[in-house]
Amino acid sequence: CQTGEVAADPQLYDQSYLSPVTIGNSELMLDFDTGSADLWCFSTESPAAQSAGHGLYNPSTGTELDGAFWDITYGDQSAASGNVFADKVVVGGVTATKQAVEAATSVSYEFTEDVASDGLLGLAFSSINTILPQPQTTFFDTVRNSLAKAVFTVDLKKGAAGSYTFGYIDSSKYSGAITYVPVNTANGFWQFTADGYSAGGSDSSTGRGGVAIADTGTSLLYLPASVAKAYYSGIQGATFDFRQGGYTIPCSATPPDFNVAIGGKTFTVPGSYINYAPLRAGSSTCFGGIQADTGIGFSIFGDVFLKAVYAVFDDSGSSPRLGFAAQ
Ligand SMILES: CC1CCN(C(=N)N)CC1
Ligand SMILES: CC1CCN(C(=N)N)CC1
Repeated sequence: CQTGEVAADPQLYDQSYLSPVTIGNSELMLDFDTGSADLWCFSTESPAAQSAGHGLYNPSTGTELDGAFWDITYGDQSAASGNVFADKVVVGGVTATKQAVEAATSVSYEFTEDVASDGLLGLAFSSINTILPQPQTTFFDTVRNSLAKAVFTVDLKKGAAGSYTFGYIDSSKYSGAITYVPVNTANGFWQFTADGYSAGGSDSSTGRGGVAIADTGTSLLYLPASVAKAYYSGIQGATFDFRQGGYTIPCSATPPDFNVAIGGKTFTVPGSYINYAPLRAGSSTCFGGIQADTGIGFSIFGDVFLKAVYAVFDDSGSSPRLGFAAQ
């Protein structure tokens, strides 16, 4: 019965969190992403101009999956593609002896420029794995039956190292009870329903809840436009800046706390988490940590929310569920 824990190291402004993963005989830093289902990494097959500065997977230790290829495009239009090898993958001591490792033969500039990240480790449902002609399983699905308990947990922090665990829930990492809600896997995401939202001390909900996904691979918290609008209406100097692509606030602002009701429990995102980052170094205008989910089709509970809670991604029962606790 395997269990393991690995650090989640924040990048600048907590834009993403990276964790060490051993693949074959390389240790790479991967972005664990509960919003996608491909484990891909820069490799010795990637063009040098695209992979300069990155850790590389050398597929010589793996067994090629003949005829298999992958091609993924993310919400921000970044993309990567390549071929597939079965190889050993170890995360915090949990070992998958024959994990589908997607070696990149092409990556877009967003990944080339993000030199701290050597790829992604998808933790959404394997139904959205992009390998063709036969989709393969995520790391969690590959090891699931060997884990002490078929769960993984997410404990991200603001500006500090957090952790992911596989196979167990760590009661020292949260306070109070864990509130569980059912997950709808139809879209391949950890999708749930939030009951309602409110800002500051007020309990006047700024809007009915709605469908949302828990997504470690997204930096911010994307909510219904009416909820985002109501939230920023309470902040002096806040504005929707279409050129910047969203709500901005004065970096000197102290945004109100933001409350989310899930499963009958209220979880609070400290207002300081919503004063996200200067538009560019030295700017006195900051980008808001809450943005509108317009055009996405559901809300995205990304890192701005997840770093305020302890989250349990539980596939140990008859159907998957999400657990949240205050941290
Ligand atoms: C719905 C979208 C959310 C962001 N994505 C992701 N974390 N991989 C892409 C899918
Ligand atoms: C979910 C992924 C979206 C694309 N990414 C990026 N541009 N660096 C990585 C995370």
